[in-house]
Amino acid sequence: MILLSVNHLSKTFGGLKAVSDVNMELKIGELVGLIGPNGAGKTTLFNLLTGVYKPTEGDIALRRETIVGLKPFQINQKGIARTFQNIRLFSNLSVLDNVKIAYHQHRSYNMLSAVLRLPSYFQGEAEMDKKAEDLLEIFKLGHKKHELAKNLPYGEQRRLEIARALAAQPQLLLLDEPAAGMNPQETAELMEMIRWVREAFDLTILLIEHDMSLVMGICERIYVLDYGQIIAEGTPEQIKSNPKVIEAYLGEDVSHAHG
Ligand SMILES: Nc1ncnc2c1ncn2[C@@H]1O[C@H](COP(=O)(O)OP(=O)(O)OP(=O)(O)O)[C@@H](O)[C@H]1O
Repeated sequence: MILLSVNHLSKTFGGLKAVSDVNMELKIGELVGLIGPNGAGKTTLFNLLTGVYKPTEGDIALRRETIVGLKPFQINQKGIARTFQNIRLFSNLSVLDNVKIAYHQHRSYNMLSAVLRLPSYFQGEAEMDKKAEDLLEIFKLGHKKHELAKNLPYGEQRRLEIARALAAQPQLLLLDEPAAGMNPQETAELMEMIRWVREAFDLTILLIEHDMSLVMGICERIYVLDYGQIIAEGTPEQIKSNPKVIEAYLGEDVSHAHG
């Protein structure tokens, strides 16, 4: 079953085709990597998938329904959540509140019960507290729930961003360089968490990552972008030995990245 299909998608900035005639399909439950040299168009593609940018041409369909033209919050409600290359947390809120806010944004409110403070309101709040705390436990942040987000070390902020994205209860999770700035130990732990949450939350995941050992280690399939175009698609083994990929990464060691 196809969850997401991207058809002939392009985005032009002035004279620059940042994303050029991209076709992509994600099946339900897949864990797919999106790689490519700096400036290849990876983040632009994420921005198109999440409604930050409107495509110049082409279509994006989630469960066969187009999402082009929807606002980012509408796309989030339809089931696509993301993290950002530059962490975007509410830095002056607690770790717990960062996740709770995401639940609130997603929840359909019964305003009357909120205003009148009916028992159902408190029950809903308590459920949300519990869900948020459970998510923090999964990401090994439970003991830090009362700390301000800005005081967490970098690796933990990245994990908190993923926890927050999951609070929107997405079907498709887009991770933009989740291991950036992490040491090898943190990266290895993160890989485990990504694998685990995919199973536990029935997720489909598309991740951008420069850390080849992470990409090759956990992705079942990989798309390679170069100058806005998909130049290769396949399993990690196929990608490692693809001459076009090796050429695009000239000087970087794709072929020896251990998987
Ligand atoms: N808002 C914008 N206006 C103009 N040009 C842009 C804009 N956003 C991206 N670009 C250009 O589009 C191209 C693709 O950029 P993008 O950030 O998508 O690449 P990337 O693959 O994510 O790179 P990196 O790995 O360095 O993050 C680059 O040449 C970039 O300068």
